[in-house]
Amino acid sequence: MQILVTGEQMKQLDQATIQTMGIPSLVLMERAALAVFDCLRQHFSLKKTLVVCGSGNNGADGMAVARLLHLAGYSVDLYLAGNPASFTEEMKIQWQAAKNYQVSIVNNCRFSEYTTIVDALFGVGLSRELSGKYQTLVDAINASGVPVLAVDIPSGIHAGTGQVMGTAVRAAETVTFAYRKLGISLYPGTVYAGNVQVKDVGIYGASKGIYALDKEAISWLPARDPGGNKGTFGKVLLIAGSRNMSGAAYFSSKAALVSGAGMVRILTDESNRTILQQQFPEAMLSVYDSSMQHEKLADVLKKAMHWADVIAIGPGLSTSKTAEDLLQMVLTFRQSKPIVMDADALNLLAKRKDLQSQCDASCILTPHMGEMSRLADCTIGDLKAHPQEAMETLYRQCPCTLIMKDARTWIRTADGVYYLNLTGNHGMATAGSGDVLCGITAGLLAQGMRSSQAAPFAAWLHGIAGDHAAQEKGARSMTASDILSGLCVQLQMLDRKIARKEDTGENNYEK
Ligand SMILES: NC(=O)C1=CN([C@@H]2O[C@H](COP(=O)(O)OP(=O)(O)OC[C@H]3O[C@@H](n4cnc5c(N)ncnc54)[C@H](OP(=O)(O)O)[C@@H]3O)[C@@H](O)[C@H]2O)[C@@H](O)CC1
Ligand SMILES: [K+]
Repeated sequence: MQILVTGEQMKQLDQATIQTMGIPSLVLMERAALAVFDCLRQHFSLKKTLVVCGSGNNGADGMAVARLLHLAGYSVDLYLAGNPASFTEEMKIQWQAAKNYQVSIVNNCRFSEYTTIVDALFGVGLSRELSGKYQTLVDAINASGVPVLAVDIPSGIHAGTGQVMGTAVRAAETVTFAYRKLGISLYPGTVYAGNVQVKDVGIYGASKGIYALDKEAISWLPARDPGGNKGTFGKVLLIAGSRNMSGAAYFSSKAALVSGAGMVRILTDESNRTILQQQFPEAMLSVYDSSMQHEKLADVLKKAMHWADVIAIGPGLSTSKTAEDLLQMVLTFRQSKPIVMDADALNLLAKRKDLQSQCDASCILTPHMGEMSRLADCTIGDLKAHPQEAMETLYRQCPCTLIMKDARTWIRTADGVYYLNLTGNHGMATAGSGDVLCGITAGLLAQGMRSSQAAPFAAWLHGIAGDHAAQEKGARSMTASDILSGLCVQLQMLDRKIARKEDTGENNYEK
């Protein structure tokens, strides 16, 4: 699985390769420039290219690219935007080489005259907001409408957070070196980067980082026992829905069954009985009413929990006294069964901090940013700026597995492994979408997945189901029902891929 690194981590890896391993910096740089050169030749019109360079090593990469284009006979101009007084050692060498080979250097240029612009202004060394002449330059590049290839990262995007530092280049393609930078995986940086290619330049050794959830996750799909029965594939209890909130119970329980769980039981408010029986006859039903005495409610819950392998609680549950009692009892009676806590269960957990320490590694919390800010006692702004710090804070209070839902969903397993999900789209910001994720997670746990795998895999699967829905209905109009339909189709495709692999003995899913 791809590792995502911050700018700081990348700089340390660069230095370790140069100083500890003894590979000269200029060798890495030449490989980087050759990777950009290849991409330019494959994907861009090279009738007239402009390479815009800063004074750091990102600019030095750009100089080397301009030299390679010039030597290959392409028409290329080099525009030095950086200050010569701040040249790095590598930049001094690249600048001299460009001059020795008589690469055309321009001082004033009309961007719209070019067919391609190479952005080599700032890379992972960007240290502050763009202002003055750099801001004007970047805005002019964007306004030109000329396709841009960004070297390593679009200039102006923070390599660690993906934030726009004042302004940033909008690239069609980004060629990034050695490891994909976190900043071009998060929003809005990912949009500015366009299509991203990661190129090996001879820098290795990232052992710590964030794993990108991409198509390699396919291999995690739990195998099906052809001789299995309903019990083999697991029983999910969904404690969901309240008066006038039957939809959340429907979406979450249906997603659990569609994901492959053998049986689903919904425990819900009495008022939802007829609706759910008609809407979703495949689910079994247990009901309570809010006037029920505590002992009676405990009996109903205990019976349902005894039957289940996995419990999911929260979608549409409300934060009533009955809901609070149910959550408390679930945590007390669970006997180490895996639990997924979503929506109102999270709002209750934020209010009842005393319950948080009862959670453990087999509990999965699925907060969106609002719920997470309440759980971790911080603002959404803090969460966006320092997501990992917030997840660490919450883990110390509530030691469980976390799926933090956002435009890019984060997963922190209880053993401290981080994933960032790269599937999904803005159409998934729609009512019921979170209920579907909750159900998928519970369905996977029921099939025997450990929470450390079920959580990242559920997020990935939910994303590809949403991507399918967006293709069918459009991101603007898709609904949670379309995500469920997408889930069926995607699971069918994954099962077929795996069956094909078993038939042919292949071990490479990329083929
Ligand atoms: N051998 C290697 O190491 C390899 C490195 N590689 C390449 O090197 C890149 C990293 O190079 P880097 O560390 O030199 O930083 P870089 O991104 O060029 O910027 C630093 C310059 O920008 C300036 N500056 C910063 N912010 C600014 C602002 N807002 N406004 C104005 N100025 C600002 C800063 O100025 P200062 O802060 O010093 O005043 C400094 O002059 C990396 O992304 C990859 O492309 C590859 O070739 C592989 C091998
Ligand atoms: K750049």
